[in-house]
Amino acid sequence: MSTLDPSFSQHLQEDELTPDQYGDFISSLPTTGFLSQYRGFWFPTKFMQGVLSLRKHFQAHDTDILMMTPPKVGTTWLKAILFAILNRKHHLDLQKHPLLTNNPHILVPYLDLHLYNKKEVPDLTTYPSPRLFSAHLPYTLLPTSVKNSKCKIVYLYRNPKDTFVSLWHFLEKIGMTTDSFEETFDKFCQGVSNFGPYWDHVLSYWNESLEKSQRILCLRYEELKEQPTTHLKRIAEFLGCPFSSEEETKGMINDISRLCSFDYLSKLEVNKSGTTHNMKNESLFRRGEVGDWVNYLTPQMSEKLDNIFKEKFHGTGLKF
Ligand SMILES: Nc1ncnc2c1ncn2[C@@H]1O[C@H](COP(=O)(O)OS(=O)(=O)O)[C@@H](OP(=O)(O)O)[C@H]1O
Repeated sequence: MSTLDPSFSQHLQEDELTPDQYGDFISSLPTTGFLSQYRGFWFPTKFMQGVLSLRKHFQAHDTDILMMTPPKVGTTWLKAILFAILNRKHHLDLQKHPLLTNNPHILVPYLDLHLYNKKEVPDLTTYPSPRLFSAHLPYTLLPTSVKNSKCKIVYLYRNPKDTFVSLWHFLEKIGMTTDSFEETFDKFCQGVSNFGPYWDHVLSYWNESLEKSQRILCLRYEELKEQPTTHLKRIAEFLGCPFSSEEETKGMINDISRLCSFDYLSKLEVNKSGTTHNMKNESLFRRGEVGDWVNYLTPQMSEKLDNIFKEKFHGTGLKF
């Protein structure tokens, strides 16, 4: 039974919704395929409840570290890196490291896709400080408590062509699209993709980071891939736990880089045969390379994306 009068829903602020009204509110949103449009972005409908609850209830701590990404830009990789950097003093023996037996998405949970999607108000008191969480929400839609706190945000983005190709394979694999490759591409170009428009997602963090460089660190998949150790050092400094010269001498940065690499993580049994929240872990590891898009996009498709992103990022300083 509907608990929300449709004429009322247009005026209702989401913050005022009670949990039994979420379903009706979500049904009132514009949809296409598996996605619903909310405040200018396209969210997988099955995660909308998590998005609304997170925005309404999450209280950031100044010591929190939030890892934010659009999907398919290397989230799994960065989760492994941040976890390994922050917890390195507890896991000096790499042969017993939690990453060997846990997928990174278990060690660094999603606020929107998992914690707040499962429960209106999850119990976060068991997470030790500094709490490390992740989410796919764009900056503009983060809860006010995050924007007003001193918590640190690490953001990762990736060449849109590789991001799109990775997204396509992932959606196909997990059965979250009925569209063809070409249809999915056209929608991506129109801004209709998971947590898209992709350019608005990237710009939401990029623009904010220009003013708040002490609070928001933006990283690019390609630069992380090219010089992992340089960027691991940069991340540790940003998080306020720089590697000591002793740690450097002992080779700890290289060790973490190797531990989190595609080759290493993708060959672990937990990532070959395990599942996380009903999803096969192997679906998170495909090629892990820069430039794989050349094998999938036609020259016309490539040119179309070049033109879109040239226009969207013009004058922003963002490069791919
Ligand atoms: N360790 C490591 N190093 C480099 N690249 C890696 C790593 N782990 C995963 N990947 C590649 O990242 C792509 C998956 O993106 P996400 O992890 O963001 O996916 S998700 O949003 O969490 O579903 C996907 O990219 P593609 O291979 O291009 O599809 C993964 O293969």
